[in-house]
Order: sequence, then C-alpha cells, then structure tokens
Amino acid sequence: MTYSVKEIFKTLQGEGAQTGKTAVFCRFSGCNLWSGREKDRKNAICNFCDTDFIGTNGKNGGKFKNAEILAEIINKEWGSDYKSIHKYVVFTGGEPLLQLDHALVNAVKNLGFQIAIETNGTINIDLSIDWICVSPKSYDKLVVTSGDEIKLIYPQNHLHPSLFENLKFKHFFLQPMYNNEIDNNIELTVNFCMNNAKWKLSLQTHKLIGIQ
Ligand SMILES: C[S@@+](CC[C@H](N)C(=O)[O-])C[C@H]1O[C@@H](n2cnc3c(N)ncnc32)[C@H](O)[C@@H]1O
Ligand SMILES: Nc1nc2[nH]cc(C(=O)O)c2c(=O)[nH]1
Ligand code: SF4
Ligand SMILES: [Mg+2]
Repeated sequence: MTYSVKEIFKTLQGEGAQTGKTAVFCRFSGCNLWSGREKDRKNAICNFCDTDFIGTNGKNGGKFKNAEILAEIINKEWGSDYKSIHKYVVFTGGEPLLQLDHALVNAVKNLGFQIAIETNGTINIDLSIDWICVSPKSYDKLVVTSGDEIKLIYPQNHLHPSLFENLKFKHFFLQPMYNNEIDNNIELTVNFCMNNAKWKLSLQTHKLIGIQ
C-alpha cells in the first residue's frame, strides 16, 4: 500500500509518560475527525487540533510506495546510532490508524525500533505496538479502551475525565488544551489533578523549549 506522510522528524517525546525520550515522529497525513481545513474546524468532531497534517510537504514528507521504503527513511532520520537498543518511532498524524498496518510495523521492527502510537482511539488496534497513547475526542466513538496511557485534553466540552476513569490504562493524564486560553487551561488542569489524584498533568514540553 502507499503511505501518505506529512513529515518525519527526530525530536524528544514532549508529552505523557515518555516525556523526554528521543524518538522519530512519523506524522501521517489525514484524520477521520477533522479535514484539517480551517473552514471546517468549527463543525468538526475534533475542533482544537494544534497540528497541520494536510498533504506531504513537511520534512521527509511524501508518498511512500511500500513499508520498507518508509521504514528506511525513518531509520535514516534516527541516524548513525543504528545498533542502538533505544530506537523508538512514534506514529502520529492526523490519525495514524487510518494507514499504519502490519507491513509497516514489521518493517520498523526489523530495523530494531520500538513502536509507539498517538491515536484518537476511534479505530481498533490489531497491531503489535509497544506503547499505546489514546487521546479521546468523542465518548461515543471511542473503541480503544485499554492501552499504556490515556491523555485527555482538558477542558473538553462533554468529555469529563470521570467518563474514562474505569478504562484499562497504566497512566491517566490530563493535558491542557493549547489555544488562546492556555494559561487558564493550565490552571484548570492543575486544579483538577490536585483534587483528583488519579490524574497526572501532561505538559507539551516541546512547546515550552521550542523544539518540534
Ligand atoms: C495531533 S494529535 C495526532 C494523533 C491523534 N489524531 C490524536 O488525536 O491522538 C497528537 C496529540 O496532540 C494532542 N493535541 C492536539 N491538539 C492539541 C491542543 N490544542 N492542545 C493540547 N494537545 C493537543 C492530541 O490530543 C494528541 O494527544
Ligand atoms: N515533541 C513532540 N512530542 C509530541 N508528542 C505527541 C506529538 C504529536 O503531535 O503527536 C508530539 C509532537 O508533535 N512533538
Ligand atoms: S483527532 Fe488528532 S489529528 Fe485529528 S484533528 Fe483531533 S487532534 Fe488533530
Ligand atoms: Mg504535536
């Protein structure tokens, strides 16, 4: 299958329990909860997205004809530290489960990568993935109800954290919604966590330090 990829870049995981970990991010194009066009934002199921995932024009972006070719670019972006036991790729987007498949999982595993995913949880995961982060945008559409971490963006209309508290995750994070209310959203999130200790604060640390 052909994969449509917006960008591939090496950085530090900025969010959640793996914050600070070196990773290659592979950002797929396209999402099932928003077209990515500003004119559609207000009517989208997910309307606060901070990411441009349209097209293939980012760093290392493109249409890749098969899994091996894409895996090789991910490996090249990791760099010469090729024998490292620390090789780590995060599949994100857009919504990565629209495109991620067994062939690509196997191709990056064969190159020695551990695999993480950032998903909105609306598409079933039938793949062998080492770290699953689910970030719900709709209660009704949520089908991935277990994983390593749930990272709920807060505050979100109609999505109170208590809706998710009994799901099977190792970590429960609230991440302040990044928009022009960010200072207020941080304060609300801190207050919520301090009064509901099941939930931990996740900050988008890459934004704080100005890396991608
Ligand atoms: C751009 S999304 C791509 C992966 C997938 N579609 C998802 O929503 O999880 C990556 C992460 O960024 C988070 N995110 C997106 N917009 C955000 C915002 N405005 N503020 C805080 N986090 C945001 C998402 O909730 C998700 O955890
Ligand atoms: N540094 C960094 N960490 C991230 N964690 C999740 C991200 C995403 O957009 O999926 C992201 C991202 O875009 N950059
Ligand atoms: S589901 Fe994820 S990629 Fe899609 S619009 Fe929402 S935050 Fe962005
Ligand atoms: Mg991001």
